Amino acid sequence: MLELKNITLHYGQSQILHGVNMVAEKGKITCLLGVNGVGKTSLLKAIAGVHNHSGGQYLLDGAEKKAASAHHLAKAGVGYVPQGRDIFPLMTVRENMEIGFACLDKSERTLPEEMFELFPVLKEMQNRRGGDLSGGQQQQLAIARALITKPKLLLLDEPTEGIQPNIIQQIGRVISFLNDQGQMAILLVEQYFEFAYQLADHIYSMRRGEIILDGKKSELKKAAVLETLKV
Ligand SMILES: Nc1ncnc2c1ncn2[C@@H]1O[C@H](COP(=O)(O)OP(=O)(O)OP(=O)(O)O)[C@@H](O)[C@H]1O
Repeated sequence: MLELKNITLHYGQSQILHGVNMVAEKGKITCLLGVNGVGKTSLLKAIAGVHNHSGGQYLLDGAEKKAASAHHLAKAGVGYVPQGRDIFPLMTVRENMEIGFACLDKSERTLPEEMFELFPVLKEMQNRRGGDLSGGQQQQLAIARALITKPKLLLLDEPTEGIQPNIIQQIGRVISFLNDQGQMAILLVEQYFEFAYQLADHIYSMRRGEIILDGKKSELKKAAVLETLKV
């Protein structure tokens, strides 16, 4: 589904990613771990087309994506749940979800009932403003908005950040459920180690813009993964 070969990324003169290789497969949860500031969000931004990579190859379903816009990539099947959620505070919950319609044909532009089954709170609050929701509710809204685009690849940037434990559990169950459907590749960036470790099929760990560990969870020792996360 997703294949990155030797990806580099710059902000102006400053190089942030130094040759990242990564694969995320359909029906699998791939986790990218790393302490603050190593480049995890920058990598997701490159995959989502928010800030394009400067070198290397980015392949989606075998097709190279070079300098592609966020809109093109969303239409091509990349669903992005950004860090901080980026909910529009003055728009209603329903309107926030409907933003995802921009990627769909006119005939497909209805809110699927399953979305409200996954996130019942969004049904109750669909006419409230996005800014009135708690952090956890906003996170659920951000995931729902990405799912409405019917992604083949779902990018989640620290979905547990600043969220209370019961909602974290709920989000974990939704991620597992989506994965069990086998229809998408999920790439999860997390700093909450136990949450990510529990969900992961494949783990990457990053330091200073480079992948320093890569393997199937079943073949990696937990202590070895934790070792890569020491500051
Ligand atoms: N727009 C930008 N312009 C310049 N530098 C940036 C920009 N965005 C991020 N950086 C820098 O790039 C580096 C990687 O940041 P990034 O947000 O990708 O890391 P991260 O691993 O996601 O960190 P965190 O876990 O804190 O979100 C940091 O040194 C950061 O200061």
